[in-house]
Amino acid sequence: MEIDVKDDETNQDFTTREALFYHETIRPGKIEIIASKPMATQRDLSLAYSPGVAAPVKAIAEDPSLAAKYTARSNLVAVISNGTAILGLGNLGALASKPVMEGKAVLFKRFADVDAIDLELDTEDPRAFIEAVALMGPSFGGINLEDIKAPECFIIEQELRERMNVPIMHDDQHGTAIITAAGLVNACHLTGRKLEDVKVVVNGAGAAAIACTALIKSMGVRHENVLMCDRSGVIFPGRDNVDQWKSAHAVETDRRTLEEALEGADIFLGLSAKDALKPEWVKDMADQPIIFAMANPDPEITPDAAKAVRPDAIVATGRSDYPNQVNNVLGFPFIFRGALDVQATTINEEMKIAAAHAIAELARRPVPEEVAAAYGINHQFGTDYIIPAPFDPRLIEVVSSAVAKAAMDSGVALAPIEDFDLYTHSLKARLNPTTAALTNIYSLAKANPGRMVFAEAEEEVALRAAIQFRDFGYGTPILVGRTEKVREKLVELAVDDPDSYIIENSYTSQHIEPMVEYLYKRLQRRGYTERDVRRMVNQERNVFAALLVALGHGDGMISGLTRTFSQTAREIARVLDPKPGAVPFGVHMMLGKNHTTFLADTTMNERPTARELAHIARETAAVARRMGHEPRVAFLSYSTFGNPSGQWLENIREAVAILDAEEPGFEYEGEMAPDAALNPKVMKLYPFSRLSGPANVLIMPGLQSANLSAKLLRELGGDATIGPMLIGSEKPVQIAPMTAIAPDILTLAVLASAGVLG
Ligand SMILES: NC(=O)C1=CN([C@@H]2O[C@H](COP(=O)(O)OP(=O)(O)OC[C@H]3O[C@@H](n4cnc5c(N)ncnc54)[C@H](OP(=O)(O)O)[C@@H]3O)[C@@H](O)[C@H]2O)C=CC1
Ligand SMILES: CC(=O)C(=O)O
Ligand SMILES: [Mg+2]
Repeated sequence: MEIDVKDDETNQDFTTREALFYHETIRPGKIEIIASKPMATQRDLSLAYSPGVAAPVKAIAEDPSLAAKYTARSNLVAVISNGTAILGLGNLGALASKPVMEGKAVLFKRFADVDAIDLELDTEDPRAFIEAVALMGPSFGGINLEDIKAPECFIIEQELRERMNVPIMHDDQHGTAIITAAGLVNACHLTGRKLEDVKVVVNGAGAAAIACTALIKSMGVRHENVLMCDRSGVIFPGRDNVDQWKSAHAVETDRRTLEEALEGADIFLGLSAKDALKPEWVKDMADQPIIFAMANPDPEITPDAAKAVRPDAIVATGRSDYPNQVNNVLGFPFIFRGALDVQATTINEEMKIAAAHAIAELARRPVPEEVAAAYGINHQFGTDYIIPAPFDPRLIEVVSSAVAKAAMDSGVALAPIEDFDLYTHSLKARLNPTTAALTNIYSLAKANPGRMVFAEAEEEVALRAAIQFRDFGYGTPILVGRTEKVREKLVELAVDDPDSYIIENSYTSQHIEPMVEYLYKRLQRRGYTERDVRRMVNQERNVFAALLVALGHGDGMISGLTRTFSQTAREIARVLDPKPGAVPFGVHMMLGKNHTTFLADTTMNERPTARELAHIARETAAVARRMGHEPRVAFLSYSTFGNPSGQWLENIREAVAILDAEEPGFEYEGEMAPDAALNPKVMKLYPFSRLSGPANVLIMPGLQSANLSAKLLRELGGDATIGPMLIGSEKPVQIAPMTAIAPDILTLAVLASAGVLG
């Protein structure tokens, strides 16, 4: 379907068009399945499939518990919906719920390394639903039910819990309840309230509302202090249209409407629909009212509207673009992680309450500096930070281990953990901090939008990246190319308003004369006449683009698609210098499943001297730190600590000695071969080594080995690669590989614009 840009509703952070584009690009949707074992040779095939596969088949037939050992089941959760209550959008059917369920699957993976697959069942009949899920029991280690409306969700969950022997959780009920309870505990703590005393109004009487109410009551809130409303108003005994689940929360009262219910209330819990809470009703709530407007995607009231009438309110929503995101994403990944890790047979009340307390307690702890810097979490406990942010890397450790422990203590863990410290550590290691750091860098770029010169805007790949750079709010692209050609391409790519883009043509630009003057001054004693310089300005796009930056018409530039790296670098160097005292060099960042490794210098210095090696190590360590990694630097060689000896080791040793004299504030070691730097078993052979773990910054002895390694790893190793990233030029300049695609160029442009590359 073509996107109707006229109907391009703007949310706070993005437009409908951007959201659709996000789902459409790279490959449709948000998930793919990747094999976890080699599958290259005939032998691999024989082992993975017939005949080798018969061995685990027979083993599991004999002992079903072995499925956890020989299949992916024990880390596999199904996210199952029938689309009858998709967020707060209502019953839009099974198929339409797929983007949400794919999204939940991705969050499982991203936040807790749980493999998840979405299943959309085309039925509103609870019986059919139950049968379908129960029959799939052998497939999954856990079942996350999602976006199924009340009251069917209660029947479905209860029966499946009785029939199946794996953790089952209807996330909208219990995930939401756990996070809401955690947020409420903290909001009450901040306002000096006790759960036993608070007066609560719950708006909504569906899956989420009923479970939240039940949980907070089990934690101390008094039944008679909670008024629940649905579309017909307050639920009281004997009211029409009240089923058994709603009636459990009916209270004798003469209040009939939400407005009446809110008079003097301490807390509003909205689990209903957009705009259900009118600002004028908030006025009559108690002092320092607590307002959780959790309907998605649009809350019952926006924080701005609530604060306008009640500046003393603590406000939370389900969204990530306001402070205090009370959303079940803080719960389900970590709850299932803990449950799966001990092979829990269920998710019981003890596990839920443990999760709620762990989340609440985490928000009250100070955010460590490195977490704040790398993840952009700059709040400390207070009215705008009552609940941790989903990106907080401590969540997996704290919540999953609390859930695992509660499962063990309550006797539902089939595989109790013996060494809990080791377990907590292994939880942390499941997350790769780069993903979070990149997310933070992207928001940093958005907060300080720059002007990025795209030197090769006639190239479709560069132009697509430039369009996204602007559409996603990272800044203003300045497009270098022939005006008509670039304009035509913009039209072809269906941008909203091609004339709103800045196009700089090197033949007609108004900046040509000052450019010629500037460059002639630089080059007149290097064998160039003014005519040579003018020709260069007109004809060499990299020179022209770099001049735009040098003269202040852009903040940085990106190029590299049409010339080799070295030629592009040479052209730019005619205009821009390195930073004072810096040696420009290149870094490749290799992103593996659970590791990130920085390789340098992969682009510039053929035979770095000892001083240059030390400089490259220092600067690459700084880049690693800005990306959220504590650097462990290895100076690589064919030799490990003098074995074998050779004539090329001296400058590496001298580089290490230079750092020794400086005490640079990070771990470094060398000379060493890659296995001694990366393989813990080999590292044990060198107990005197100063590296406390496998190296994550590899300083290569020369350009040959560096560039070869980076390219070999990219082509054969399977790691995603970012780079080369150019470090050390006076202005942010990035040179993409000639084979780059639009997302690669966009990433480099954003990294340059955010100023994190140094
Ligand atoms: N922040 C978070 O983490 C989460 C938020 N939610 C949000 O909670 C909401 C409900 O979801 P869920 O419980 O799964 O859905 P359900 O369909 O089970 O329940 C919806 C409930 O909302 C009530 N409702 C709808 N509109 C209004 C209104 N204007 N005034 C009062 N009540 C209203 C319905 O009333 P009636 O019974 O009369 O039809 C029903 O009781 C959604 O907006 C969802 O996005 C849900 C889960 C997690
Ligand atoms: C967050 C969520 O699960 C919902 O709004 O339905
Ligand atoms: Mg949901």
